[in-house]
Amino acid sequence: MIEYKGVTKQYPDGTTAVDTLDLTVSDRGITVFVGPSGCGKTTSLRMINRMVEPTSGAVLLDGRDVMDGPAAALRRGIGYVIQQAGLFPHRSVLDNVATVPVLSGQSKKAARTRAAELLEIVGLTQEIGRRYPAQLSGGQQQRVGVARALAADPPVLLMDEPFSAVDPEVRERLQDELLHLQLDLGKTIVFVTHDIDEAVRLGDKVAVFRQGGVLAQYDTPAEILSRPADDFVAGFVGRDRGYRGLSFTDDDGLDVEPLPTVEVGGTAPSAGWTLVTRDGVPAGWAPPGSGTEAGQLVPGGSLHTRGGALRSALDAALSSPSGLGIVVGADGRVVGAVRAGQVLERIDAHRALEESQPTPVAGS
Ligand SMILES: Nc1ncnc2c1ncn2[C@@H]1O[C@H](COP(=O)(O)OP(=O)(O)OP(=O)(O)O)[C@@H](O)[C@H]1O
Repeated sequence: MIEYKGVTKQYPDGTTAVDTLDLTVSDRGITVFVGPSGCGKTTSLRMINRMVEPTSGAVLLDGRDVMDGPAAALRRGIGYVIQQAGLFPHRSVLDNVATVPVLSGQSKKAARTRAAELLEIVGLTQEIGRRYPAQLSGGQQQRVGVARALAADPPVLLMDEPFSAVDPEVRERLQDELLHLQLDLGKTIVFVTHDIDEAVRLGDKVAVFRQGGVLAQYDTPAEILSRPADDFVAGFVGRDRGYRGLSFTDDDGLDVEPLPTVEVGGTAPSAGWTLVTRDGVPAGWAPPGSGTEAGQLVPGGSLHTRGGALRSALDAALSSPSGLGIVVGADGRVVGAVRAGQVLERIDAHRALEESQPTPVAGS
């Protein structure tokens, strides 16, 4: 069992990322942290495996403060899956999955045998095991990320927006697979997303966060949908619920604003977030005041391909750490940015148009 007891995290610049969080994650279920970008989901998640340390309060794992004892021992029991899968580019897929067990003392042969089984469990063939990560699709890379996190058979699995960089269809398939896998595995999973549909689909319990790192509601999906605790939750949940049709509405007429970018290693302008590119393709965001080398970048949320669905434009804006959703062309290069407000305006306009058209009468 994971318990947050009055947990606050303040970063050195004074940002309160998480504010007095009290929450209990039950064993062997999927608990989803959901909310708009910057509301403290990732910080809350990372306090479980001590990648971030609380300023005050405590996170308990099976009754024990995670800050007691060595971090390495704690992390052996906690798998971690992130958005871009974070695979080692120069190792084969099979060796990516076998890495942690080998590091923790298993023989290479045993680790590889288990890795091959795990690849099969997440739906990948042996042939794929011999490839390198760059030779895989986004969805396949995410499956490898899941297999790797499971390799050490940890009781706890932390998943930070693991499926948000893949297109909606693949995302749904990965969600199904995770639910299916969980039936057998029964892990304690904490899953971060900004997508309420994903939260409701996957979560046994859902924690909705608001700006300032405040927990707005913690409940079952059904309760959250039918009895939102306040206007914020109602807006967050209701808006998305009404917008499911967006997956089929294209972004025609959406204003794309120019977005200045710099290439990796270039000089960032002094203020604000900077989008860093490699040959024009997004590589990540440089936070305000940070450098633009690859290791300094924050992964950039999902991308919206110009001409794609409004839903993906909204996703891009909500998942971006800068609040600017990245729009790319068919060649993957940056063409500009969209803000959530602009997408919502288009959605409202679209809805108004639909409502002004007569609805067919049943039986006519
Ligand atoms: N290392 C850091 N230093 C200073 N501020 C930070 C740092 N990491 C995160 N923050 C800030 O803390 C707040 C919470 O960030 P966090 O990443 O936990 O939110 P989030 O809800 O996971 O957002 P996202 O969906 O964009 O990942 C934000 O205002 C963010 O800018």
